[in-house]
Amino acid sequence: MHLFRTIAELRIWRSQQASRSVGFVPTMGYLHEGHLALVRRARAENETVVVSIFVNPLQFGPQEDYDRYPRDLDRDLYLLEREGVDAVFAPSVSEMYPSGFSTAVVVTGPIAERLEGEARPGHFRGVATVVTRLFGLVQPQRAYFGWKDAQQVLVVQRLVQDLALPVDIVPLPTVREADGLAMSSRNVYLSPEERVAASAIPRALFAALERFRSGERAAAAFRELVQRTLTTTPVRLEYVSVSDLETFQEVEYVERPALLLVAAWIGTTRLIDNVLLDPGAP
Ligand SMILES: Nc1ncnc2c1ncn2[C@@H]1O[C@H](COP(=O)(O)OP(=O)(O)OP(=O)(O)O)[C@@H](O)[C@H]1O
Ligand SMILES: CC(C)(CO)[C@@H](O)C(=O)[O-]
Ligand code: BAL
Repeated sequence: MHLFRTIAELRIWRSQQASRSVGFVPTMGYLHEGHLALVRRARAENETVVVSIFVNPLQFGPQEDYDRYPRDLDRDLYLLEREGVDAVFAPSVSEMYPSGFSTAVVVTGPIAERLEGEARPGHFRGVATVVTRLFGLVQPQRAYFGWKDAQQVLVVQRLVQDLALPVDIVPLPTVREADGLAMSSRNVYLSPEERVAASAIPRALFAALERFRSGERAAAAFRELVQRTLTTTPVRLEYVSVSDLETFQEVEYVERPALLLVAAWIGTTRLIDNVLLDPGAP
């Protein structure tokens, strides 16, 4: 497995892969089974697999956790080698954003401006900018993203469509812990008590999904159920939303696929999660 720290090294190696299909998994590292599910799918579908590890300062707000975001490159490399990854790109910040770097990719509309976009100003601009730059460097045929970050999937799909980037975006289901908590690098911030409390988030979402499967279609019923389930716990809800999967507008009745999305705080840790409400599902 190659480890590239510079763009120049990556470019030379990439030019040698010319005729091979390349699958790409962008990450911020501190890998878990959610990331590895993306890597395994990329491995199964492509001749060459590239993973990037880069904690992107552009997508963090000034009060956010950029400095304390967990990092463990040696462990990540060990895990990726075991999955048969061909190359890891792990640049420094100055390599990704050399002095004079002055381009930003901006995605507009509800997909980028509501919920995560509103709670984290500049976040999706940072994501879109780094993803565009990474796609330019890695030139993948396919790129793999997790539905855990559902709004990010929609932003990246729109980015690729609007800029006509020649890459297929492959979204994959959220991988969960045994008690339902969505795997996230940020779960490491939780104390043992907070970790127990955090399982209320998937419990609330899955209770709502159950209600949906029993025939409920009013979005307010799902939002209220989530709120009610969390009031008796240490989890502080930041938002709960039922958003149309296509338009990303808030919906009143779920007549087409919609996402039930939550952002919540446990102590000083902010987590997001979601489930799909799909009227067409069996
Ligand atoms: N539990 C999960 N299941 C499936 N995909 C996931 C999961 N967690 C993260 N991913 C995906 O892995 C990719 C890299 O995400 P990232 O490195 O930010 O991991 P993370 O654990 O979500 O971290 P955090 O949410 O704390 O930023 C993204 O496409 C993300 O959606
Ligand atoms: C896609 C990504 C690697 C861009 O920094 C990041 O937002 C993430 O890890 O989900
Ligand atoms: N998982 C999305 C990256 C972020 O939270 O900044």
